Amino acid sequence: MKIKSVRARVYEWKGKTVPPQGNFCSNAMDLVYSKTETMSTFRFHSWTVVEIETDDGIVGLGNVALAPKIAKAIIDEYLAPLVIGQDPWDYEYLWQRMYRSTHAWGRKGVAMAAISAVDLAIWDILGKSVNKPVFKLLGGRTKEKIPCYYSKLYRTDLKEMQDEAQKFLDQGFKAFKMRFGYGPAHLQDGVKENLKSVEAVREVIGYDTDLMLECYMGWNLEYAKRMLPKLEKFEPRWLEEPVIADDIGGYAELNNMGIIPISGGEHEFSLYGFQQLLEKKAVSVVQYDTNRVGGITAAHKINALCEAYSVPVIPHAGQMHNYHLTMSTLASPMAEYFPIFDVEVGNELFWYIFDGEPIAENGFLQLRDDVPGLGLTLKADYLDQFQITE
Ligand SMILES: O=C(O)C(=O)C[C@@H](O)CO
Ligand SMILES: [Mg+2]
Repeated sequence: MKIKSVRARVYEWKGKTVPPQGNFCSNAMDLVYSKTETMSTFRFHSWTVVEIETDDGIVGLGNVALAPKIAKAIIDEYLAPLVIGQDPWDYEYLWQRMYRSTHAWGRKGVAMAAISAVDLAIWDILGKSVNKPVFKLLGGRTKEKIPCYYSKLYRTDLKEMQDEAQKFLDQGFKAFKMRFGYGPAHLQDGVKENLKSVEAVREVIGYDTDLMLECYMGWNLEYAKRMLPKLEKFEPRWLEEPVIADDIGGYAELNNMGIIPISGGEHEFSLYGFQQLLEKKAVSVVQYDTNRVGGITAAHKINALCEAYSVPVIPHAGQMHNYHLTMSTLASPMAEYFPIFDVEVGNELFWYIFDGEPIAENGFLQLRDDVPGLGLTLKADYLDQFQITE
């Protein structure tokens, strides 16, 4: 079997979007003076879909949501020529070709996300070629079904947050991730608002459920050190991305305070990136995203590393490309789950592009043994609301 073609298309959403309310999520831009909404650069309203076809007609699907137009250019210009004509079963060789040939500029960020999209499509082909789901090629079924956590609860009016939490508690979710709205730039008022929002959500979900707290790189080390003791009483399962991804020392200092487990990784890349995080004990939960970190080839290696360090892997964002990694290792106890909503930040946009994503039932997800590859097809229902660029 040989790879015959690589097609990367950018899906730009032109449909209705729900503008997020102010301060809906702290983020790295909060510390930079700006007259525009600080989260405006963190939108996922475009997505690049990669289709790789083999000479015997198998088509593998990959995807990338980080800087999708740039990712497409990297795939078209640099990565496609490296894999066309090659055997997809030589996936480690192909991964190394892509990684080493772009190493001068591509070891982290959008280039690694582009490599991930190609790698996902290759693994989809592998599963389809042997009529097995991808998780069966990685270690098989380690769970009867996958526990997942409800992930939204952007900072809005507290009553709205409580109603949202109640709605999904009633649907059987036993774990929730909420977003802080404030950070160092919002001074003491922001501290109070942050604490009020956690108290409000705990009031609804109680303490028999897991609560995770998301900062999305919006704090700094000094602020986080002040916040951790104030948050401890709410018994969070983890505090996510309190500082920017490059501040590995800050992560390690916060994690080693031992007050609240620190999580991160959705903005880290490659096996080596996670080797650093683990060696420095910088995180207590690893959260790579398989469509960023280097695809399934890289994520499978990181799973083994996390198993060796006894650090759980709970991949960022849910989505099928992550569920196969969670299903296939005991090192990954649960998955993130973005519910279907009107398009807002765009975390939910994949629901409008792909069919096959599992719907959470009572806080669990299921993958089928009889669906080969990643289990996704392209959705036709919303094509009129996307501008698609070849
Ligand atoms: O789901 C996450 O972990 C994210 O970081 C998503 C982002 O939109 C901030 O919530
Ligand atoms: Mg996050």
